[in-house]
Amino acid sequence: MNARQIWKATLEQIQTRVQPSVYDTWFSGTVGLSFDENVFMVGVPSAFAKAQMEVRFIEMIRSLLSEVTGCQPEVRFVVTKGSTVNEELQALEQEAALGEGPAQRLKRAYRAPRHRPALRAKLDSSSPAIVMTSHAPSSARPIPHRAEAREEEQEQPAIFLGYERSAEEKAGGGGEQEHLFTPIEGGSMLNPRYTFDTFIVGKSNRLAHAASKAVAERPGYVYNPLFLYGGVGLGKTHLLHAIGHHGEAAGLSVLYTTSEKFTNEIINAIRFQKTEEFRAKYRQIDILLVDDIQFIAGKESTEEEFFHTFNALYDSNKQIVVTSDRPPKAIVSLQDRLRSRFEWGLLADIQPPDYEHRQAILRSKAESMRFQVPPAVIDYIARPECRSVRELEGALKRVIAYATLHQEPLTVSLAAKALEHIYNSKPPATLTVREVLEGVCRYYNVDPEQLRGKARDREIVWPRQVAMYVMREQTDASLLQIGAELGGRDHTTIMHGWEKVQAEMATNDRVRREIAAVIETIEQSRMDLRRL
Ligand SMILES: Nc1ncnc2c1ncn2[C@@H]1O[C@H](COP(=O)(O)OP(=O)(O)OP(=O)(O)O)[C@@H](O)[C@H]1O
Repeated sequence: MNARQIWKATLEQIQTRVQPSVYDTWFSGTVGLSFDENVFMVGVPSAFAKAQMEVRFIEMIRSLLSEVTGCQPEVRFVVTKGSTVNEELQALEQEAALGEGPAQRLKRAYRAPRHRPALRAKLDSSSPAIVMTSHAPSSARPIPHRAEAREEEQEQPAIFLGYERSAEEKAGGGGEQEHLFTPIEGGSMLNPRYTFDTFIVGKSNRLAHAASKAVAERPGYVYNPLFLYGGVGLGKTHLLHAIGHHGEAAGLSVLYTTSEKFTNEIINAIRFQKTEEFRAKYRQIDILLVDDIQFIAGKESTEEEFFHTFNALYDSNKQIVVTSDRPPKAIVSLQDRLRSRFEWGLLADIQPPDYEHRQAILRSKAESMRFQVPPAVIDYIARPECRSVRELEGALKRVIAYATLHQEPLTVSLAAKALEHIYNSKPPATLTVREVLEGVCRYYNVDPEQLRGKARDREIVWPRQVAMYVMREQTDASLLQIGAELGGRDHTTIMHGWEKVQAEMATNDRVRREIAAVIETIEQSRMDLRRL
């Protein structure tokens, strides 16, 4: 078999492992290019697709290629067509805006107009792609997640993983990749990421969380039905799925659906005279989870059927959990008998998170995406009030994508640039030379006067050069002004210091991390001062 045939055979296997839309989005434009000296080359249409291959799909591809070829080839991806940074950023933004995961897909697939297949395909992409680069821009550049960057990869735009983590952190990191191996047919519609473990509890959702946990532990016995309500993107579906996971782990029969899907099923059941099958399906469930129940209001036959399903399950002590964007009382055209049933159990609302809660959510999301986001950046993203955790996540993804695609370190000023039109605020003023001087001195524990003075010992010279570098990169000051702040040095000395640090950064990951940490210290103290 030649490379094309091998890849074709591999694609056939891949098709059975991933959802059709995942396949269409990421695999349909790929081609087997060559298979030499145990290296299998795959052509992909964009740098973004390459990144997805390298991070999301690599394990699956390796394993299937081994099955097809009978050996264990090294797999490499090359871009056969180019895509622009903007296209990639747009794709990431779209992902961030649309949310992710099976639940979101299910919900949106039922809402989306049928003539938007491309958009639907996009819904199947998940977290931002991750690749690496070793091009050094003039400022501290992101550290690649994997050290083994190859020459040919350096040509591609990169999505960066944050500052490199320690060996222990890496060892502890799980991955999302295993989810790709979950068979789709007959598989769970639950998003593997929506668990109680990944749900961050705060004042605004404590009751809903506690009630969901109680229901998950004793389904059918406490709070039946459980009615979760709250604004868009506040975690109702997340809790619904967490209950579902718990039930599945206990071996119970769990069914997650949306009210649109329920409605469509009923319409089809009536149309094709399959109402008995429909009833049988819904009545053998131990835990019924229905998202966005408000949409059944006013749909007579759906309400009727749901009423009977509800009664049948309730009478046999089966658990029912529903979510809605408002309490039953506010669902105007809902039949009274359904409204009163929803009110039998527990009504638990979820409110938008407060500032500390937003910070905690962002930290957890960054962690789950395996990015190290400096605290000052988390604080910045969390600062404005937000009505939806989905938006908050979107903002975080946008900042990460922006840093990655522009190959810049994650700093507050970068976050401000990335979120400028979303947060509707001007980026904060650039740092001042005074702030840099003070921050550098704090970081290295030296006195500003020593930096301004003539001392030539390494413990002073290096911080002084770092100050020159950061002042030149992160402030608007001229070489003359920088020189004046640093004890009246002339511009060639400043240039020399700047070059020295830049050269170190180009070859030394540790130095890059150090400079990023210095900048972070300065930005963090600015944020702290602003909060006082
Ligand atoms: N407390 C939380 N901790 C962690 N993640 C959260 C939390 N609340 C919401 N999220 C995340 O926010 C995103 C949106 O949540 P979810 O889809 O559950 O919202 P929703 O209330 O069902 O919104 P909608 O009304 O649009 O369906 C998800 O990625 C979810 O994981």
